[in-house]
This record gives sequence, C-alpha cells and structure tokens, in this order.
Amino acid sequence: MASTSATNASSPIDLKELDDLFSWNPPRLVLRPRVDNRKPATTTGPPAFFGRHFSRKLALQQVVRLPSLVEDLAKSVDLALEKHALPELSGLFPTAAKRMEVAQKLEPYVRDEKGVCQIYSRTTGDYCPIVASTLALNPKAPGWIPLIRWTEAVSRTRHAIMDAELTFYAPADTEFGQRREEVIKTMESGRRRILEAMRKTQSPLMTFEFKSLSAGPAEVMTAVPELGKFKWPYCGSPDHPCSDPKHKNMRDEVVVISPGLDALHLPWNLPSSSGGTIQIPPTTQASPFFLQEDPGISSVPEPAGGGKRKRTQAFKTSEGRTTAKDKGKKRQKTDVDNPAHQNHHDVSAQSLVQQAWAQATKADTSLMVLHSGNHEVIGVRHRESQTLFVSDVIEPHICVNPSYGKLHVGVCIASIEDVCDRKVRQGAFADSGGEGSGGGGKGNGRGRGAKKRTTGGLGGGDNSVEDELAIMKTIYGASKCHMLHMFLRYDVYDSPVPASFIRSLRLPMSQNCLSSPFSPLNRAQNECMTVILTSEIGHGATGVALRGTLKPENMKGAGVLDVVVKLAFDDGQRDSLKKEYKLYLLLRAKGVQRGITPIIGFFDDDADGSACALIMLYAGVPISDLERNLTAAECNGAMSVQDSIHCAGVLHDDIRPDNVLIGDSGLTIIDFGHSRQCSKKAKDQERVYLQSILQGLAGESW
Ligand SMILES: Nc1ncnc2c1ncn2[C@@H]1O[C@H](COP(=O)(O)OP(=O)(O)OP(=O)(O)O)[C@@H](O)[C@H]1O
Repeated sequence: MASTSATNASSPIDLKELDDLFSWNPPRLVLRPRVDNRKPATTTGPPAFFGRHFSRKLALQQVVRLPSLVEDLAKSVDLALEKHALPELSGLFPTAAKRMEVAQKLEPYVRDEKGVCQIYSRTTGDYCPIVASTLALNPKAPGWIPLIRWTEAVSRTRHAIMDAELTFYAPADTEFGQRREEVIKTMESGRRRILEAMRKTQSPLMTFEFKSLSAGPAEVMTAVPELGKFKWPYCGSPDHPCSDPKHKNMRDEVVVISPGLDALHLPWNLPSSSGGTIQIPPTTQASPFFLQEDPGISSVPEPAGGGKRKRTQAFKTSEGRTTAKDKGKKRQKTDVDNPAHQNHHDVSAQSLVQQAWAQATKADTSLMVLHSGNHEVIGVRHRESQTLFVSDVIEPHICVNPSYGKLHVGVCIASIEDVCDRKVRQGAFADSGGEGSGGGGKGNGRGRGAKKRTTGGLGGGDNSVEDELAIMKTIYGASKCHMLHMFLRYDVYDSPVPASFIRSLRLPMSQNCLSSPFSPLNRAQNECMTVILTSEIGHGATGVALRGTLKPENMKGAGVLDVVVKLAFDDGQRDSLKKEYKLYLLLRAKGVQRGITPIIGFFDDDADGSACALIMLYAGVPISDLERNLTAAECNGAMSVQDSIHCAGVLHDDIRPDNVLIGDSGLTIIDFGHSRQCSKKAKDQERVYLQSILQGLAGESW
C-alpha cells in the first residue's frame, strides 16, 4: 500500500482515504467485438499535419528510456505530502465510496480510442487532478477544490486521434466556481499569478495522446522506449521543405512556435543531472517568424560552395553549432525514404510519438502521457536536447509501487512544478522585468515595473511634460524612417543580424493626416530604426503580438520607445492588420488623439513580404490585470475616449477588458481589427457595455 507522510496532522480517516486512492488501479479494458465481426482497426488517422512542417529546432531528435521517471513522479507526491497538513475530507475528494459508485456503472468494454479516453476521463482524469491540485497549489484550502482539470481537447487540435490536456479551471459562475476563486485568493502570490496568466490563455500543463486497445497494443507501446534516434517526417525534406501554397497556413502556424525553455529545477532526474550523459543534437536557434531564416528549413538550397545567405547567418547562434552546410549533407543521405512522402500512416510507435511530441510542442508542455487503455508510457519533453525521455511501459490495471492512483497524482503534481519553474524562468528572460512571465513561446510579456522609459499614450497619465516631448520627438523621428531592422532578444532567441522590413501602405489621406507626424508619407527614404523584440505578449486573430524597444537610428536626442509589434503571416491576418492600421489613421485624421495608441507604421518583410508588422506604442496592461480598483477619473477617461471614437463614426465592436489597457499614460483602447462604421443604436449599446465593464472593475468608487 502506498503510504502517506506520517508528519502531517491530518486525521487517520483522511489519510486512509488518501492511501486508498494512491493504491487505486483502473480496471483492465476489454476490446468490444464489432457487430459486423470485422477485425478492429489497427490503424488511425495521419499524424497532425502541421507537425510535418516543423523546423529542425522543433523536431524530436531522439527517444531515451528513463526507467527512474515513474519513481520520481511518485516521489513528488511524498514531497508534497511532507510539506503541509491536509484539508479535511470535504468538497470533491474522490473517496472510496464515490469511486465504487463509478466502478459499478463503468463498463470496461471499449471499441475504439474514444472509449479508452472516456474511461480515463471518468476515472483517472476525475480522481487525480483534484488531489494533485490540493497538494501542490492550495493545501491550506478549506476542502478539496480542484484548480486544475483534465479535459479532452480533440476539436481544438484537429488531430485524428483522441487527445487531452490538463489545464487550470477558468472562472465559472457556479458554486464551485466561486469557491475556486476564493481558494485562488489564498494562494501564494507567485503561483497565483502564473495560474491566472495560464488560465487566461488556456495554456495546458501537460498533454495526453490516446490510442485504442487494438491500435496501441503491447508491441506498439513497448517499441516506444526503444525508438532511439528519431527520424522526424517532414513535408518535403529538411533541405527542400514544402512550399505548397495550400500548406501556407500550416507553415505559418508552425513558424511562430518556439521550443521554449526547460525547467531549471526538474521534478524528475534526467541522465545528465544524475551523472549520465545526454547527447544533445546540434540545433540552430532561428527566428520564430521567418521560415527562410532557419538554415535547417531553408527553401533555397545551399550554394554548392557552402556560401551562406546573409539572412541565414542572421539568426544563427554561435558556439558548438553544426553549420547549415554540414547539416544539409547529413540529411540528404538519410532522407531517401522519408515517411512524409508516404500517404498512409501505419500505427506505430513512431507515429504515436511524433503526434505526442508535436502536440506538446504546440502546447508548450513538458510532460505527456501516451495511453492505450491497458498500456501506457509517460514521456518528458526536453527542449534543449530535443529528446523525449520515456518511462518503461506501465500496465495501469496491475501496476504497483507505485500504483496507478499515486503515479497519476504524481504526474499532475510534476506538471504543475514544471510549469511554475518554467514560467519563473521565462520571466527572468523578459526585458520588461516586474511581474511579467514573458518570453517563451507562450509567455505573457506584459510585465509591469519596467525600467523607466518613454511609454505609450499621449497624456492623461503620470508622464511629465518633458517625457511627453521626448515621446513625441522620438515618434516623429521614427515616423520618418523608411527601413526597419528587427532583432529578437528573448527566450532562446538572440539574433545577431536583423530581419529587415520596409514601410508600406501609402494611403490616400486627408491634408489633416499628412501633417501628422504619424503619417507614413512623412519620411526620408534612407532613414532607419531598430526594434528589439524582448518578449511575446500573445497570439490573436491578427497574428502574434510582441513587446520590444524602438530607437530611430541617426537621430540625436531620440529616446527609446516601448513598443508593441503585431506580426501577421497569412493573407487573412494581413488584411485584418491592414484594416486596423487604416482605422488608426482614420481616427487620427478625424482628430482622435487621446486614448488610442500612437502608431509608428505598417511594414512589410523586405525579403519576400511573407510577414508584415504593425508597430505601435506600448500602452500598458489590460485593466482586468490591474490589482486595484479603477478610479472614477480613469473610468470617465475611458468613457470619453470611447465617445470620441464614436464621434469619429467608428464602432470598436470588440470592447472587452483585454482591449482596454492602462499604463503610465492612462487608459488606452486597442485592437481596432473588428471596427466598423456605426449606427446610433450600436454606439449606445457599446457605451453601455463599456460602462458595465468599468463598473465591475471600479467597485464602489464609480
Ligand atoms: N499597444 C499595446 N500596448 C500593450 N499591449 C498591447 C498593445 N497592443 C496589443 N497589446 C497586447 O497584445 C494582445 C493582443 O493584441 P490585439 O488584441 O490587438 O491582437 P489581436 O490579434 O487582434 O487579438 P484578438 O484576437 O484577441 O482580437 C492584447 O490583448 C494586449 O494585451
């Protein structure tokens, strides 16, 4: 029997329940025969197609057996138990009686992976997260209220096989939703901020891949730990990647994914940290948004003499890396029977692992569970070495020491520890300092408390007149620059040579607009500015939003501006970004000066126009992130900004707390991607809506 720590002060009844749950194993599943007596399918749909467009820096390089993983995961439960006394056995704890009730209704007969997934959902997925959540996040809560939950995520991921995620609960208007919010308020502040940020973006803590009993039998599962060096199937080949116009969306989707950082204090032991060796395959760190800049996926073959393209060098890191030329040669030899060229995908350990890795990379998770009912492998994605460390095959219905209950509570705890460590680490990489958990593929670069710089908005806030003038002067200087050099300096990115962009979109504008320092026509052809991207704020409908600093070159006395760069990649995103830019120009032309972000300009990628960028001043954090009530003056200010926008004939049409920012310069309304001309009725409705948002955030004071 798994034993709980004797040091905590919980009652013997509670400890017995906990021990019982830890010793729990799910039933053995049985394949339900098909009515037509046909053999059950041993194949499944093709792996997620977007994974086949991965660059080398994202692809899995090797699978390594890590037998100690299971023991380490169980240990994380013991460690959590040692730290705290436990809450009383009230709330949603899956007691033996509740589990018995479920077991009586559960039929262990399954036909396909959906059946396997449903049984997992009704048992392990229900029992273990709540225990892990209480142990790792809120042991002082007055009862067992889960802050994390297991969810199927099939529709979201477009995969042909069942998969699932562990995520933080989003707020819900239920009794437990309210109790959950109260529990969150009692959490330690660092973890609380991470939890809040992750549930806002619905970022998962870990991912799951399911197979049916017939598609993931013992032979397939036992082959997983033996895979060794991994041959990642590409669409096209690594040296001549897919350029099919029909796949552009998928390439764009992949190109913004960053491998991210590994946790520093891993909740498991890797061979390297226990004295063994991990062979780290050479990788090249590349721009997350320029496909052609990763030498591994260059669309132009390397010149025969190994001559390097300027852009190829641009995002290459220095020491110990294999050159693009060397890599190309090695790949050519092994690429002859590239499975990406095959149209069918046999169920195999290879395809299972590829899908799980692709999904974990997309979701930025480290832990993954590969589960086929009576067999399971737990994997850990190590980003730096592009290695998947895997447990030996576990048989859920008979595993002991640890039993399945304890193992999966440990899996959930370890995933929480891993995420918290990584978020803290990413925060240290964000230039903005303060509270942000920026950097990384999915980080939130909204950190507050940045070094004092000229920050967005025009008036209404705390900036002095000198600050305002410095901002105006620098914006004016920037608005004259035709060229833009963009560097990446966050997370794993450090580009020594910039990507270059050219100002575009000469718009027919009114005289009023021409005289504005923000007009793109107001420029000298050869002047240039530099933007250093320092963190990622998030992804939206119009692409990705990044935070950075801007400095016009050759301009005496110009300060450094805190900016936000919105990058668009596909046609739809580009159109929406263009529309947003035009809206900003229109509003300025109609005299709306306060409460909307000053725009520096709209730029196209100099090389092939595959990306475009809208650059604007950084305007602060969403009002919903504010840890105090809004003041009456701030609420009135926001209402008057909205009135001036309406007066200009524009309906924002996407007013929500995320699109009203508060910064050094007061309140700013952003994101005009959905805006349109408005009727009086629509204006009034939008007015009432903003009023109600502000009322909710102002408390009594307004
Ligand atoms: N000027 C700015 N200053 C500070 N943060 C900003 C600024 N512009 C955008 N952001 C941040 O970036 C996020 C995404 O920006 P925005 O909403 O404009 O993008 P989007 O692609 O249109 O997103 P969505 O699909 O949510 O509408 C915002 O929620 C906000 O936090």
